Amino acid sequence: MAEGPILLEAREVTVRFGGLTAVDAVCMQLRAGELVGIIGPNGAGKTTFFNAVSGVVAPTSGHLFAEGVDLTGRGPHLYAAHGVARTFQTPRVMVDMTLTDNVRFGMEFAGRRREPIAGLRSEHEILDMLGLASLADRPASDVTPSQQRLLEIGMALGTRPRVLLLDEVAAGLTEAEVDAMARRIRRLRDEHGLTVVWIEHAVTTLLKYVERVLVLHQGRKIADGTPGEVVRNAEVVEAYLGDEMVEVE
Ligand SMILES: Nc1ncnc2c1ncn2[C@@H]1O[C@H](COP(=O)(O)OP(=O)(O)OP(=O)(O)O)[C@@H](O)[C@H]1O
Repeated sequence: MAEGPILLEAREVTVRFGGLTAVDAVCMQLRAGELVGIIGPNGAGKTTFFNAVSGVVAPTSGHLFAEGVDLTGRGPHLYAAHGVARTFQTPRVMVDMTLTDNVRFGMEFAGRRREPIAGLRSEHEILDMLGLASLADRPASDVTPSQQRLLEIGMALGTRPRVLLLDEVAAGLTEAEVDAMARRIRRLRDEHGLTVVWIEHAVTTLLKYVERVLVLHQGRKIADGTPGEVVRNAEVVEAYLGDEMVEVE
């Protein structure tokens, strides 16, 4: 278990939409340097949980802290200012702007007062790390959907985060692209010091690359442990993985 300071904390966070409890009293402590996966069936509440911990939706009850500051009920700008950045399931890049300008937009969003990330200081360094440097001056509408996904990570990196929340960034990619994405995510943690939380349906790949996994089911956190622990957890197998996944380890 990582021993760095707690960068992001959810205490008993609940999000209700009318009569539906999408996230049900979920707790998470995220420490500097962790690479954590979140898995669970469709509708389990994964994206809604991300929305809560990045200020996109306010929790109905519970508390949220980033860098130790209580941000419960505050908006995405404040989360970004406290080092939390996220991507969306459907990339939200600005198609008329160049790749460089998209990354610069991320920089302006969080304000430039944040400490730069080693090796990811400029738009160029960020695009280079993502393999997009040769496309820097092209409008985002010119690049492939998988490159747009990478660009959205670039926009998030532009905010100079300490915590990067990735929502299904491997969706729709080929198997080779999924592996390349996973290796890149690992490098963001290993070489650039980011703390990463990654939601993904490509569970086999995810479990190979993360050290800790949270499992959500019907809004509740039903497991939180190493990939080895989680694939052996009877409730997780029953709710989500099925017997065949136990071999994943
Ligand atoms: N804005 C909203 N208004 C009403 N219900 C919503 C809203 N957003 C999500 N929900 C519902 O909340 C539940 C959790 O959805 P959420 O998208 O968080 O799940 P998920 O685990 O991310 O699913 P998936 O893997 O399919 O992306 C679902 O029942 C969904 O229909």
